[in-house]
Amino acid sequence: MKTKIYGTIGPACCDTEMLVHLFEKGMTGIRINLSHADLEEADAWISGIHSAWSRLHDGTPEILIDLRGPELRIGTLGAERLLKEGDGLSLVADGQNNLFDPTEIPVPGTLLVALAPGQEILLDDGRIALKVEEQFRCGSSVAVECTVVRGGVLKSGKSIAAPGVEIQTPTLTERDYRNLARVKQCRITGVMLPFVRNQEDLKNLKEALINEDAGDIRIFAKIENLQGMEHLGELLPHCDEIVIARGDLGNAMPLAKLPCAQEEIAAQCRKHGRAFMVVTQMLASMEHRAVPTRAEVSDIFRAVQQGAASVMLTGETAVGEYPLEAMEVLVDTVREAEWYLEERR
Ligand SMILES: Nc1ncnc2c1ncn2[C@@H]1O[C@H](COP(=O)(O)OP(=O)(O)O)[C@@H](O)[C@H]1O
Ligand SMILES: C=C(OP(=O)(O)O)C(=O)O
Repeated sequence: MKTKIYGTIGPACCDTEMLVHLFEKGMTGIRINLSHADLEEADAWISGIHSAWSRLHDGTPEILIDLRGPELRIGTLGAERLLKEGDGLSLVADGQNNLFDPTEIPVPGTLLVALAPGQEILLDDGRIALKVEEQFRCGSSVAVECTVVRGGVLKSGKSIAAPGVEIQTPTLTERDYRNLARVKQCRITGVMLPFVRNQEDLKNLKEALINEDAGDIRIFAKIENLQGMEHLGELLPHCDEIVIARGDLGNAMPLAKLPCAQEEIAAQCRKHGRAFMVVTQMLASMEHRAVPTRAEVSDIFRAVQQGAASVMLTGETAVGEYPLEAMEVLVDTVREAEWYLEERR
């Protein structure tokens, strides 16, 4: 079976003509990351995806939505922030921050109370790292003073992780339920659930889909932390596809262990006949360059060799400077790998 190839829609590729070109290159489906937009806001994009697809193919395109679920994200910043090593800043409960104070970062209040001095904080898939100095009271809630350990530019809505800290959050947010209410009318074909922790999370999602008369929509379980990895066996029967979400999963362990984790998840999926997707930073250098690195094309080959049912681009198509070139490299490398592995059989 041919590997499915997804892109992530974003400002860099949402134009209908661009979507036509992406489908022409061989993209087989698209993901809408609902951490950055609601399904209602993405209405025009969805029409564009359908009309681009219908210019080339019969039937309907595969459209996946990626819910918020138990995932933690920073809130809205007044402007992007350059964080420099050694800088001090405060993490403040989302909604209680001053939007224009460059030293305040809005984060989920549930996370703040669980942060002790010395705790490592990773932002934007670990590109930026902070160390917690101390907790202090801020209005009716707590805030946390941090020092920047690894700097970078921070934008609104990026991921935030506190390795080793577990936070009890429900499977689905109110916003997720609002988005799920629209999946049928938007002709969504798959739903991704981030940070799946146990089979209950997947059962809750299934129930919510059934309540929307959408029980046939495929469920993608994103493995993004150690809890998800530990419970992989119980997740397999309750989803249609496992997603090896290397961005966040890479925050949960030393990066040197990430390829081992990928192989371990892939092996379990192969053993139990469950489809899996490999995603994140497959062609990260192509966000800003028209050619990939040798290491990136080898990574794509490896995913196909491991038996991935799907692969997906994220920032490369959502915000990259070369979405079409990146899609072409992904499609060509996947198809070449498939051909080579088939020939050698
Ligand atoms: N629907 C969207 N609207 C605006 N920007 C988006 C959207 N989806 C993605 N992006 C941008 O593209 C980046 C990479 O996409 P993705 O990997 O899906 O997000 P993230 O890494 O934040 O989970 C995001 O961080 C965000 O800046
Ligand atoms: C695909 C991933 O999820 P997101 O883009 O939501 O961070 C990931 O973490 O690898």
